[in-house]
Amino acid sequence: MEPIRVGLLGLGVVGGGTFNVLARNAEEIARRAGRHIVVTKVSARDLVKAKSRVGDAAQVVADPFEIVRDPSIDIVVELIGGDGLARELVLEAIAHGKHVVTANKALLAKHGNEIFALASEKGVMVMFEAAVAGGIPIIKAIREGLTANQIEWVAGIINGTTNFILSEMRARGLPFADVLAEAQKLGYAEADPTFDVEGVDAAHKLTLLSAIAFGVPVQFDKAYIEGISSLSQTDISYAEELGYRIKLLGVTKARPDGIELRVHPTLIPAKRLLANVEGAMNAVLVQGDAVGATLYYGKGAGEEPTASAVVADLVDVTRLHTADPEHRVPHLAFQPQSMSDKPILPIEAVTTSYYLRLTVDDVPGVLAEITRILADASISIGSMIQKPREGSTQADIIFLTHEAIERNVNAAIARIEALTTVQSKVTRLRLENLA
Ligand SMILES: NC(=O)c1ccc[n+]([C@@H]2O[C@H](COP(=O)([O-])OP(=O)(O)OC[C@H]3O[C@@H](n4cnc5c(N)ncnc54)[C@H](O)[C@@H]3O)[C@@H](O)[C@H]2O)c1
Ligand SMILES: N[C@@H](CCO)C(=O)O
Ligand code: NA
Repeated sequence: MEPIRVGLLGLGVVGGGTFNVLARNAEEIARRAGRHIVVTKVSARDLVKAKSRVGDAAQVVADPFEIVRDPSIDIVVELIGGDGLARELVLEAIAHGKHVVTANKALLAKHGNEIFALASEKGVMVMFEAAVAGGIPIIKAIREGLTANQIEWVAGIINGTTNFILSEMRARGLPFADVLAEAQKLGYAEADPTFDVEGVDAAHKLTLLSAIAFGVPVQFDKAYIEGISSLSQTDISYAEELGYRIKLLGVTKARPDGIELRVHPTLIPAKRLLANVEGAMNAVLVQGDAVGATLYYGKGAGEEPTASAVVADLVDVTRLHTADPEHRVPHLAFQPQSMSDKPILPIEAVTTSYYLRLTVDDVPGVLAEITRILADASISIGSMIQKPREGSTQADIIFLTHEAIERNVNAAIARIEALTTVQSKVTRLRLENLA
């Protein structure tokens, strides 16, 4: 049978990895896909470097639009990144009737609805396994493997850079800035590392997970996003002492009144598997009503782990491209006409547990005042520690609360901070007990 013809846009970390895996495993992949998958054209910025990398196997072109408009290309693989040129190229490829495989979570989180709508109209597939948790087949698992379930929630460590930073801060006591530089050197960070550090990259991925878990449109602009740049070593240590680890967690939950969609540093009981995901590894925990909790662990970034997901999508497209579009798995797991309009809830409506740290004057009655305020706001205390500050008359107090509504916690924090005996802002972190 004729090979399926692929045009590759971008020959960087993931593009290079994809080219290598396709070449190295060509025969094995063909045995699975039913025909050979061949990269016939590559678009790159540095033509000389690209030519030396691909040799005579593919034609290297400067203009990526030459690929998306080329009638001989069946599948366009977008690995340029960003949401400007990449959006134009993907839309143009779809308009020309080509299937698209992309690792670009920023693009799909922001323009997914437009892209999937055009793809449905044109009857083409847009596949994005590599965009979420890299090599872990989490899109496949939720869209297909768990399709019997009502998904209740998804919680994941879906940014390798920040997990690496948090792991190093905890294990080696190193300051944030030193560890970030190391993470960048290892090649996990986004082109703009603030996307990693400030939780934006994790929110891009979580937005896609939320859409396929609950059948809602992609709504990145409604996600609550808090990164790790202001997280202190003090809180990492106190959390550890209380039996918790702090992870940058993406959480999306279906509730009767709407959907929670949030990324923030989170305390997780140290005995949970998720709390023990270290370094640049990713892990996603999915709770379904029938299956219970399932956990997916692996490399969320890097050349060949990410290429593994890109190539898996290429095989899926190769197997399915002659099928009637209505018989393929829907882009967002649910049929487009059966999407839900459940709202994404604002962060004030979220229900979770909290870690609250504050510095107080160590005088009689201060604790009673604070616990009164918490009780007035219907916030129940799970545990508490008090740490005298050496050489001063002040003490740090840390509360772990039971589940509470965030707006009640905000109100209580404002009242606590107004007390004359409280000498600091309240540091608030969220806590998830998980399954
Ligand atoms: N690196 C990872 O581990 C990883 C993991 C999952 C997803 N991703 C996503 O994959 C995509 C690519 O990431 P990457 O790490 O490979 O980035 P990269 O910077 O290594 O590669 C991008 C490549 O695109 C090329 N490029 C830019 N403009 C171009 C143009 N006009 N025409 C042709 N080529 C052009 C660049 O020269 C570069 O070689 C991004 O969307 C990223 O978010 C990356
Ligand atoms: N910058 C991302 C790459 C994978 O998407 C991370 O650190 O996880
Ligand atoms: Na994946």
